[in-house]
Amino acid sequence: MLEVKNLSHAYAEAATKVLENIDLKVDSGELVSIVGPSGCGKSTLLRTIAGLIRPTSGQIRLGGTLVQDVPDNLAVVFQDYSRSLLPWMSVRDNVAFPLRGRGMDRKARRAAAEEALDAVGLSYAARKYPWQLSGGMQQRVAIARAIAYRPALLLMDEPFGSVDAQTREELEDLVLSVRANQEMTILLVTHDIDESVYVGDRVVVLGRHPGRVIGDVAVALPGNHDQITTRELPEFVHLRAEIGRLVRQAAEANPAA
Ligand SMILES: Nc1ncnc2c1ncn2[C@@H]1O[C@H](COP(=O)(O)OP(=O)(O)OP(=O)(O)O)[C@@H](O)[C@H]1O
Repeated sequence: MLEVKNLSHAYAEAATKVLENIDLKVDSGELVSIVGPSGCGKSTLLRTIAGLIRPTSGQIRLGGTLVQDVPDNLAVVFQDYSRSLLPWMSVRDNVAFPLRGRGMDRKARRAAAEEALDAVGLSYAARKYPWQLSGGMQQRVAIARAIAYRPALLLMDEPFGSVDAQTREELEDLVLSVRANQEMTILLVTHDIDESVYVGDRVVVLGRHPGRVIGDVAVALPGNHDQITTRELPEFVHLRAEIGRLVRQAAEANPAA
């Protein structure tokens, strides 16, 4: 459903490439985590896929269509929820807002927003304003907004980087349940190696200077995910070590400038 082919990118003002020859395929319904040392180009890759940056070379296809602009069947959840929600709109109106572009009437938009808020456990807060909610709740609203839109592809850039550890775990489980219920395809950038293994079907590791794919590790964990027992599994511990080693090697081989 997503195919990135031979993608390279250099920012205009920089002499060197940020990304080089990235090849990446994501199947429909997959959840792929992307990790790598700081500055390796994870966000740049996500922004090129979102059509926000035109790559220097290479191609991105979403459902077979070449991405040249921001595709309308895609949603993005960023780390900074406080800037992504509109403070003067109620929670429900924030979630319903992007649906205006979907050609839905007001009643249908409201119903879809309420359904999405229910899915993230925030029905009771529909009439509140974002600034009346905790950080974790605001990020739930951002996730509800993305799922109400029913995108073919959901991009998440460090979505839980600004919440406390307990909330982070709750949001990881929320994303897993949303994915299971809606068969969404998700690409999630994270600094957190444990998180990449816990939520991902695959973990793609980027090296840096330039950013290249240096690892693509399948995650096959038995049973239903549980924050305590899953992380104790020998398979989990092994994967975490394997990916941690790759990230560390990449960081040490090319220290940040
Ligand atoms: N708009 C921009 N213009 C110029 N250079 C940029 C721009 N955005 C990012 N860069 C540079 O590109 C490189 C990759 O940045 P990017 O944010 O994609 O990496 P990252 O892996 O997401 O980093 P982090 O893990 O620290 O968030 C960095 O050296 C960064 O300084």
